[in-house]
Amino acid sequence: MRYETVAEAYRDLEQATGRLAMIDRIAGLIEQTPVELLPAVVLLCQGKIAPDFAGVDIGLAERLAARAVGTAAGVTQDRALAGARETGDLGLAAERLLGERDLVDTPGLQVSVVFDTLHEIAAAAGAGSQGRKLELLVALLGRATPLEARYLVRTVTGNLRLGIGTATILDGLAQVYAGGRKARPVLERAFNICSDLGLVAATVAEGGPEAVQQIRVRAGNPVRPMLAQRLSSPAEVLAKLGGSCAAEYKYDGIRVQAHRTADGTLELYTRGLERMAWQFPDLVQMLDAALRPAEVILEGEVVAFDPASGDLRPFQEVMYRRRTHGIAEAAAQVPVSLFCFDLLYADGEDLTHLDYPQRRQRLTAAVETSGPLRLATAEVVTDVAGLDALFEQAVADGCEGLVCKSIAPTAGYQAGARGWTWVKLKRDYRTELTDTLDLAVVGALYGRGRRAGMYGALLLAAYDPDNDVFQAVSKCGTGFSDADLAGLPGRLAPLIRDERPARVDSGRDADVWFEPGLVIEVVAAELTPSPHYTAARGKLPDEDAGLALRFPRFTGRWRDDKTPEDATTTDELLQLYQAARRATA
Ligand SMILES: Nc1ncnc2c1ncn2[C@@H]1O[C@H](COP(=O)(O)OP(=O)(O)OP(=O)(O)O)[C@@H](O)[C@H]1O
Repeated sequence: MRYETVAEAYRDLEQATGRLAMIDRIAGLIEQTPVELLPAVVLLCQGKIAPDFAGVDIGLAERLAARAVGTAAGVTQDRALAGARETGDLGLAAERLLGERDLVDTPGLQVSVVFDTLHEIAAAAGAGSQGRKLELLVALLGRATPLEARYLVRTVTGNLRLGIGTATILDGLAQVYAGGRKARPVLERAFNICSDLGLVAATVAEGGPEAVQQIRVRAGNPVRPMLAQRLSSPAEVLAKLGGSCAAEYKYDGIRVQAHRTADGTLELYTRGLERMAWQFPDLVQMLDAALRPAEVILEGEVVAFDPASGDLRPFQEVMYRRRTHGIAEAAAQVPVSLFCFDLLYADGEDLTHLDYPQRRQRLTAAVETSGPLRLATAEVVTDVAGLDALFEQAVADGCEGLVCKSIAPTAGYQAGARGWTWVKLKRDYRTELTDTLDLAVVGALYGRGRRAGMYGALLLAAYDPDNDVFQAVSKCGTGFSDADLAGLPGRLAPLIRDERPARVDSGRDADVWFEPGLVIEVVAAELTPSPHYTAARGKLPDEDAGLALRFPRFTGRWRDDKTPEDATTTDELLQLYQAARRATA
């Protein structure tokens, strides 16, 4: 298969204006792709060559890529960089410069060659690796057509930005190989269990939806985390969970999924399924000694703590462990504790279908707790007074609140789902929305006065997973420090688009549009219907109104641990709005 075919699809996808058009175009590409290349092609469409959890990073610096473009086009690196400045994109510059060559010399590339070479580029390490990467890229560009060069350069520099989410690709796969888009849930479940789009693609192409249903949890493939809904009062929580539940402390740290595979390797994954064992060698050692099953998948929350008093420390401190480069010093400065709360797999057995009491029992048996390695505090509660008391205790002990978990026999571990099996109880937002929202930045408005010349406010959106779109809910210009504001253009530059991206649904205009990529945490006074916003539009009594935030404020927390698809959903906003209305009625 020619890479040009993929590049043409990219070009069309970039120009597509609606989601259905994107699905159709992706489906067209899938149809043109031989089955053995399908895993490569779906990954390439997301600008990747391996699933996130594999920790493979092409990540070539722009300068090195510019040198490769220059060499391949027979011009200087400066000329290539100047082209990038002119067009705002090294990919376009490469397309132009290479387009000036004699086309007879450019036979074009094969997908398999591109994929393998990109892997070689990613793998080159150690002394002389920069030269090797350069050489490999020059060789690819030397044979690439101009259109291929555009996307090759964007891929190696991490700037592909086609704006297609996993859901859209799954829709395309379902359309071609599973009898229609109605089959997406089957594919989605498999993806949630293995987090490997390439594997799902290969399986459905070879064996249809039946084969996809056979995909199982296994150590080494991170499971997409189960998430919690939220409610505002203990009474509502108990009513929702059938009168009783297991209430666990909600620790304010970093979620971690630990995997020990048959070869004895222990890896830790973030909520976004990135590897983080290298940042927490102390934790790896602690777990390795304490886990009884040889092969295991366990979840917990890593929290910083003060060894002298045993007190839990705020979220910012454990984040320090992720940001800093002096790993050993940081480990000494900020010791961490792990509170284990779930066990998904042990020695060949998939435990996700077990109910909470059984999983908790297996968890207790699987971990030898001692010192900083503990089980999450959990208590079965059957009345409001009990839940209230535990909530107060949790807050007094330095936690955010509680995660209340269903103990029904049917309530297994729902990978990747935000269902009503787990319900979080933070603070009371009966009168005010004191719980935070995580929203995707989709646009910006230029500042005035003191903020002239920089972004003055951001346009924020919630995610609608059913339609894979981002619906605008607020403009937010409050809560940003001067340093935050100064840093915004840098953070957002790679996401800028000339027009409103196809997955962004907004009634409001913006001065600058962004592909959803940055997620920030905000608080607001309340949600109100508004004709100017599109979040949950069509689901409110006034059909033309969407939900809008009143008095939104940035909390200072960049949710770099969340992808835009992890942002607060429009259904969650709707529930918050309805809960607030019930409370004031
Ligand atoms: N005992 C616990 N059980 C489950 N999750 C817990 C527990 N303690 C802390 N957590 C954390 O709380 C989160 C559950 O809330 P939710 O599913 O809404 O995730 P979230 O979107 O990251 O929310 P938040 O920003 O409120 O942490 C988990 O992702 C996990 O990081």
